[in-house]
Amino acid sequence: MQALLFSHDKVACEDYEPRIDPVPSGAGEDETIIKIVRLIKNNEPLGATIYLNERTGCVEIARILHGGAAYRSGLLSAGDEIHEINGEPVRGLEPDKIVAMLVRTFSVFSFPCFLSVSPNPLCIYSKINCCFFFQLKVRCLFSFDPGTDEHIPCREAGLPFKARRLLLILIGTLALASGQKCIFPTTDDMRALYINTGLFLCLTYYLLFTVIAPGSISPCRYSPKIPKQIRLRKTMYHIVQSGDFDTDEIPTYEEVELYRPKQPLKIFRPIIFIGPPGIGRNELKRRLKASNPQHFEEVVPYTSRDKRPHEVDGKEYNFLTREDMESQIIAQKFVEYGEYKGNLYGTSLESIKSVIQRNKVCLLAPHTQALKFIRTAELRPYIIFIKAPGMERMKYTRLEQHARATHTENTAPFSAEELRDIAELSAKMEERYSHFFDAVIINDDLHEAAAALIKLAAKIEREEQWVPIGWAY
Ligand SMILES: Nc1ncnc2c1ncn2[C@@H]1O[C@H](COP(=O)(O)OP(=O)(O)OP(=O)(O)O)[C@@H](O)[C@H]1O
Repeated sequence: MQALLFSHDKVACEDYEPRIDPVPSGAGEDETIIKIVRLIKNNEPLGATIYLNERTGCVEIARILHGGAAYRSGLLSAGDEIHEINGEPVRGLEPDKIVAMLVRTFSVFSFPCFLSVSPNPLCIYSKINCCFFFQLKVRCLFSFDPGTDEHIPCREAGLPFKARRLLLILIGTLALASGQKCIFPTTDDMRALYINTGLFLCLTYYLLFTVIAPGSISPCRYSPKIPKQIRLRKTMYHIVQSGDFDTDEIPTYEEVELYRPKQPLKIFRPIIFIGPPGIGRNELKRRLKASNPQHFEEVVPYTSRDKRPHEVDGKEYNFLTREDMESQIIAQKFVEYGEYKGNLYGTSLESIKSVIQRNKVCLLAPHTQALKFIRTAELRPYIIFIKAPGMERMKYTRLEQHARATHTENTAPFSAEELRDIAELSAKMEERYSHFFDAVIINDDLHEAAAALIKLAAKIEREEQWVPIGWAY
């Protein structure tokens, strides 16, 4: 209404031309051309960063962000000197103070500034709305080092982070970042910085971050490359490639919310064991189940092979005809499946759901590719990565126990070479998939790893956790 009346008055007075303020007192007498520009914007940032030129003592435009308001106006360019803000001279002021002048008012305020471009001085008026309007809690799905990003407009203002770091992002409409340091009002854990979108987009918003919780996972570097398949033992069956992750999927950020398990808990998050074959996922799963057999339940897989005399349908396997299994596979009822010696094997989504519906903690050790189907708001899995210890410990613990592969025809204990393969694959899986992991257990000493797992399983049922948005029901 105020704007309407304002416009009405302007029209009534036939006041159509922009009112140009007097030339600021700081303008040198030798300036020959003065361009005066009025830049009126809505709730978007100016799209430019500033810095203090220590040699000249002038505050200058450091960068113009592609696509931002300043860029679209075509009136500003890097190197422009800012002389005044709201009629107040800014020469010699620290960039922090300049921003403080701007952020003191958290409602709409005008931000006229005088910029001079050598040799042609330029006067810019802009109206900037400076109030926060959007808040986002996200988990970073990749690690980011601004120093190595060619696309970031201001590396010094980039926020470095590791995969799985949680961030609170306050998206404001104005913040000007200096070339050297953050000039948003900051606290120790709050910074105005750029983030990498992972999509090579230039952000037109400036983001105010505060780290809300450290990631529980050890640091790792995100690489979009899929690790090369290294030599593996023959496993029970090979996962069909259609279930593979899309290799062109680039993990970026995942919005999260806090999940507080309401006691008494009735719906339990399934526990998913991920790790290289042979690392001990099934051994740990068995030990967890043995700790409370009434509470934990393993998923019974399906097979198209003939039932053996000692087997009970629904105990070792659910037996189906090959035709039935094939039609269910086509109907996408299996989270993973494969063929071994002419028979189909697989884990159905329904059998996971049925364990959850019976108020049990479902235990599952699928192939990593199955995560694509399992990691949903409906199942809300808690994913534990079973990680290999260092090579020396691998050899010591496994060779001493004569540990051997369980899902293979080879009954010989692991060779040193096989153990090395497991350790190498463990490292590559962690690098590639760590953004999916809720926790990591290093399977060094088996008793200690099992004890840590039992403790963790109890914690999952009691303690609050950050989960993807929509999971905290
Ligand atoms: N920490 C450990 N120390 C010694 N032996 C271990 C340890 N963890 C597991 N093992 C042994 O390693 C062998 C392989 O373990 P397990 O079958 O659980 O691996 P897995 O990850 O389930 O792989 P697969 O799918 O091939 O069975 C088993 O003999 C197991 O007892």
